[in-house]
Amino acid sequence: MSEESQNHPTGGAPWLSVRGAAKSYGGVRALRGVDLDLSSNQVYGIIGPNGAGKSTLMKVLGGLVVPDSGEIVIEGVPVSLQNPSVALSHGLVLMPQEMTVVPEFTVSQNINLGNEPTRFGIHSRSASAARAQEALTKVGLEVELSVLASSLQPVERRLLMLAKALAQNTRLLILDEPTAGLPPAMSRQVIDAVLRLRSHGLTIVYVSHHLSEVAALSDHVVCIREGAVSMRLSGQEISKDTLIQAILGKPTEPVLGRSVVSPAGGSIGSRSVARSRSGAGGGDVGARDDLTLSNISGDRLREVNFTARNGEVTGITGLLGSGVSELVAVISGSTRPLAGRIRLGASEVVLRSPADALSHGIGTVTGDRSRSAMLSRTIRENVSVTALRRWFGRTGIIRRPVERSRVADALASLSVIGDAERPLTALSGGNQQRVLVSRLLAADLRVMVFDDPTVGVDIASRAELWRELQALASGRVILVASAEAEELIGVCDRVICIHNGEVSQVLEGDAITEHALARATS
Ligand SMILES: Nc1ncnc2c1ncn2[C@@H]1O[C@H](COP(=O)(O)OP(=O)(O)OP(=O)(O)O)[C@@H](O)[C@H]1O
Repeated sequence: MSEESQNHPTGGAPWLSVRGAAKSYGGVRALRGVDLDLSSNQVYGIIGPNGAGKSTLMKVLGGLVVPDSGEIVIEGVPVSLQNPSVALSHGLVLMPQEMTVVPEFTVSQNINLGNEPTRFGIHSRSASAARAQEALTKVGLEVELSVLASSLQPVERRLLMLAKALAQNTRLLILDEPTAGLPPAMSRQVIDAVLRLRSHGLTIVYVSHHLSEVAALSDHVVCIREGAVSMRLSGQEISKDTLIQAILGKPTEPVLGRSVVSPAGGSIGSRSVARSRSGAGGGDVGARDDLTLSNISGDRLREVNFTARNGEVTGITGLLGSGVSELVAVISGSTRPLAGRIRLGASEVVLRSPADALSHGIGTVTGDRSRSAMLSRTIRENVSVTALRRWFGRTGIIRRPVERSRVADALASLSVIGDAERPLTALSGGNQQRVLVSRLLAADLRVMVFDDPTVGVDIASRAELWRELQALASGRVILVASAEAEELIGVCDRVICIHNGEVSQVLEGDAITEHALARATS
């Protein structure tokens, strides 16, 4: 825990209370009577398995969902949060994960957007600048007010969003996975900003599956399971271990062989399965179906060479802007490299589009759900979209019973339960992610590229997913692009580290450590 978090005041009486909040979506009881007390100067971590009801509770506080029963009391007065504007008028701000800056606006414009200060009905530039500067100082972001948001680093954009949320007379700031996709050093900057906000008297609710972050910054942690509070922890009771126990509902135990997680981290993965598999099963088929990149160059990439072996899980990692995204785009067919060659097995392949890549048996699923999810479609359609082309070829005839049974198998292997004919939006964020991963499982490809596969996926399911990826590697190439050391250590046989567009190091087996990954990527 940081010094700041140890020394801060302990928070007085609650100023906001949620009493018996309940909400059902059709037959699904998302919240079954939740009580929550929030005080100033405190950070509340909200944890729980996928589909537990966390987002629904946050939407109730942000005025996006009206509960079926229960009440919210602010300073002793019951309030009705009918919509986000009413919530905002009480100082309650929900900052969703997908909230983004407007790149062509300046820092100051972004902060004041939709809430411009006026004097005598006229926009006041000086008041805008003063408010923006105050918010920037509070989050610890040192940039000029007049620079365009497009010129900011990813972590600066995230901090800018915090500053914007802050500039709205905020008393309660609700953050949903605010460090998603950021490498550890940058996540730390966001966490520091959250702690600063707390020291300015805000109440922060921090929803995350990153339990070390939650443990590091929370004064209180509330675990939600099946729509109800299953555990409340405060102060010294909070550690990554107790949080894992709260989510799993039982003491931690190794899920796969030897633990690979830091001492405080519990045990959620091991490379032992992957290594024994690649040693035994992978060798004979491997030579034929490896994926080899030779001298790949592009906007950022410079002469990238590596082989991802059949029978292994190969990680790709690097800081934001290092070229990892371009590399994934090249392998998935969505970007053409300026130079270089790609071989799959014995043949050279030219990937002109994702559809082209798919025809060679290369499929990609990205952690950015906004790009890959078909939100208006059913779960079944989201799973089978990639596979259909392969199952039914050019005949164009879709045999629904075959489709349904393969989709059911793919979903079952990732423990997605329930009716596949529901819209994708009926699932929680983490479960939507599992559906997208199932897409590749159903398609049975030669190369499967998973870009940030466990974004928003809960800790127990992450281990399941990693085990699934390791098992899948038998007979094919699995690539996992991730910034998370824990994930790379937990699942990969080999990790390609990218720095400034080049392969800086290839780490194998026990050499894949947090320290080695950090050194090779920065
Ligand atoms: N718009 C909706 N329509 C139908 N069901 C929904 C809707 N939104 C949520 N649900 C259901 O409500 C339950 C709680 O979902 P919620 O999104 O609150 O979970 P969560 O704890 O935030 O999960 P995650 O960690 O995966 O984001 C889930 O069973 C989900 O499928």
